[in-house]
Amino acid sequence: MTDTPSPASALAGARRIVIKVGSSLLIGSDGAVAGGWLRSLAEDLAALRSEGRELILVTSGAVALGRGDVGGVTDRLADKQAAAAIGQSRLMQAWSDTLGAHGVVGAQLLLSPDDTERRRRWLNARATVEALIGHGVLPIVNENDTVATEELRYGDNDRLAARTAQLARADLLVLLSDIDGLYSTDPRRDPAARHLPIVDALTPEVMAMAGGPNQAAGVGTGGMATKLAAAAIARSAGCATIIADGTVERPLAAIRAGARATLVTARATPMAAYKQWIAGSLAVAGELRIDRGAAAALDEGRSLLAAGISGVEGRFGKGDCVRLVGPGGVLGLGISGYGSEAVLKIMGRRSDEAAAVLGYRGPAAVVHRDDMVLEAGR
Ligand SMILES: Nc1ncnc2c1ncn2[C@@H]1O[C@H](COP(=O)(O)OP(=O)(O)O)[C@@H](O)[C@H]1O
Ligand SMILES: N[C@@H](CCC(=O)OP(=O)(O)O)C(=O)O
Repeated sequence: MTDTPSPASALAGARRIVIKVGSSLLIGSDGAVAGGWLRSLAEDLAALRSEGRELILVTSGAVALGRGDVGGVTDRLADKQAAAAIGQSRLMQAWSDTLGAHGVVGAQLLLSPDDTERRRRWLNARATVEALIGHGVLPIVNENDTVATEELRYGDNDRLAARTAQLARADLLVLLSDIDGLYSTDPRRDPAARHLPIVDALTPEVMAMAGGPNQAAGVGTGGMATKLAAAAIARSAGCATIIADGTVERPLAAIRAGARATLVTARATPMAAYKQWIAGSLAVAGELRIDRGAAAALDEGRSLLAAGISGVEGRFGKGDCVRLVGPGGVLGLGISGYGSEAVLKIMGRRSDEAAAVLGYRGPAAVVHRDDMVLEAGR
């Protein structure tokens, strides 16, 4: 045994995994779902879940499965969106049937960049993902293609998968592709291309190795460049990435068994990266003043409840970063689960009263302990 990291060891050690499946894997040359392959992947997913891993699936294929009904391959955005609207339900049907055979319930999540890149919205998306996972349901994510515009879309599901991994604080992202990882140049053009089993830094030199998609396959979009861009997003969120060959049966079992693939290692853990981001990257939009009892609770690692808040400074929205100030001074920073107007209404109240005052039941804590960074030494 060696403790050198490898794709196999990363998969064996991961707790929460986002798996991305590209259109070229899912759709056969006849334009229909590749059923045999899908069943083999479902076996892999069921096996990982039975080991206690938390999984999220990101699946492409909507456009490819619908385009036969809109006159075939087209570059018009409206036609692609129409194709996606037709194909998305076929895609979900295929996944539900296949996963259902293993007793796995899937749930559809259609996301737009706003849902993962604007804090107010990603708090909602994150809560939904957590609830689904908590109920043992498999979140199945795709881009909300029917409402996307050229300016406001992920553009490719590699990036969507990385944003999903960041949102869900996953520790591993697996990009299943039509190639077994990153090479020094595109091996379909250069027979001397060298395979890279592990990448520890996404330097400009490494980023420059990646070229465009496999033209012959015809349905992929991004090529290796979008996979490395996704790996860069994941890496800074504390999530490692595996780029692996998905064209084989049971591709995840193959990675576990040591099949050739590329591992891009993570910087820090997802939680450490997230807390670093709260502490270092966010503008402070306001202040919550909290009483002595709540300050003591925070020091013990608990969340901040409305009952312990005695004052609000500034105007801020749900998902904004706020300073937490106790009787003895600044305690730290946190992401508020409520906007300032809502906090003004519920501060000092117990959770059941808060729900009555607001007319809806919001998050249990105003600032959840996972969304909080206390000053060093506290
Ligand atoms: N440096 C590289 N290493 C590996 N593959 C590369 C590289 N540069 C370009 N590629 C191309 O990227 C393709 C994978 O991307 P793509 O066709 O978009 O697949 P997917 O459908 O999995 O998104 C490979 O088949 C290969 O032709
Ligand atoms: N959201 C689109 C997929 C976009 C995409 O990135 O596709 P792919 O390169 O096959 O992963 C769809 O479902 O058709």
